[in-house]
Amino acid sequence: MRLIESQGLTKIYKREGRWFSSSANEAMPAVDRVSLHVEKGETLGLVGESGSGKSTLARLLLGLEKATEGRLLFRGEDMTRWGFRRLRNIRGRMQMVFQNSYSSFDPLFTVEKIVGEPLSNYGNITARERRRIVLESLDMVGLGAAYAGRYPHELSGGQLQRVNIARALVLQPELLVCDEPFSSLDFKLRRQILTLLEELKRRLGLSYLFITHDLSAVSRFCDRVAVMYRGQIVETLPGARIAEETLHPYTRSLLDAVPVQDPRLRRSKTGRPPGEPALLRGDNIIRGCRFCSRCPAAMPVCYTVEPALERKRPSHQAACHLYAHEAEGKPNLPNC
Ligand SMILES: Nc1ncnc2c1ncn2[C@@H]1O[C@H](COP(=O)(O)OP(=O)(O)OP(=O)(O)O)[C@@H](O)[C@H]1O
Repeated sequence: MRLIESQGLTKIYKREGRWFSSSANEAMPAVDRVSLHVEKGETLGLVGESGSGKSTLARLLLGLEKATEGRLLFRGEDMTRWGFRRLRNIRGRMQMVFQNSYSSFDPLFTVEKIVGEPLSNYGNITARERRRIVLESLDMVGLGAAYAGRYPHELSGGQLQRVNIARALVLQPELLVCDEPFSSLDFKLRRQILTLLEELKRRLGLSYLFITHDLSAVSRFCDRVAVMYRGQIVETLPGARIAEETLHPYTRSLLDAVPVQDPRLRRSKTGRPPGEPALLRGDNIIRGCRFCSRCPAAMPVCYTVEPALERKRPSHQAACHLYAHEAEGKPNLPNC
């Protein structure tokens, strides 16, 4: 069952009167016609370079930002038609685990107050009940009751991230959106947090939208992965097979650029895909593929026709002209 689904979701941020702009109002789609879903119990990875629109898409899915266009469905129902109260209830079912734990906490709040904060926003419960839920939540992330009275500066990076997860759990969510959940953690702590998230998924039947730059975590942890480039989803495929089966040249370049523990993933000298993203400006959005200016396999058609995200293999979609005429996803190289 589809827990949450976006259909043609678009977010345009207006930029007012930049001196080098050809028009006073420059519009740039941070998220551009994205149709994506998360199944109940699924972990969907979302990867892409910095600025590709991952966090904006997550905020749109959680209702933290308003979409410029498109529809959002929860369990198949169109949320755009819902009233305030119903939307508010559903938002409690979808929680975010933020990237930088320390700066996302008020340094003057105890762990108990931090973890219990969402309960104050969403319902009327007694102090006793609130404490019970907070301690249960702390226990689920491996922190005992002794941590409840501590302050953020008394905790390590790994403990702060556990507090972050405990806070996201108090409203008994169905979907957790983890935005770079271990960007500030070392390798050992990453493994611990990943193991904790896996355990919680099993125990609580959670679904995850897992935003990360860590492609080795994607292959281990994600059932499916969606690759984002310049506001669009360019490929979706099973997470465990990303290294072997990716079709899109952009995903391949991300894999080549990754600094890895996983020996299947190749290391590049630059640490990022080659080239620069093509400029997107207001009405001058390039007509063809967004990746064509950086793509080593670009063909003439790539500069003029935007490739649609299409099924290339079972459970595998890609938006790339290379595979336009090949049912089994073999590249259509002769025209390159
Ligand atoms: N509030 C905002 N106002 C204007 N532009 C914004 C805003 N938020 C994001 N953007 C722009 O939208 C684009 C996508 O940003 P976003 O943060 O979603 O990317 P990202 O893939 O999550 O990046 P990162 O991996 O660095 O977090 C960027 O060009 C960014 O500058």
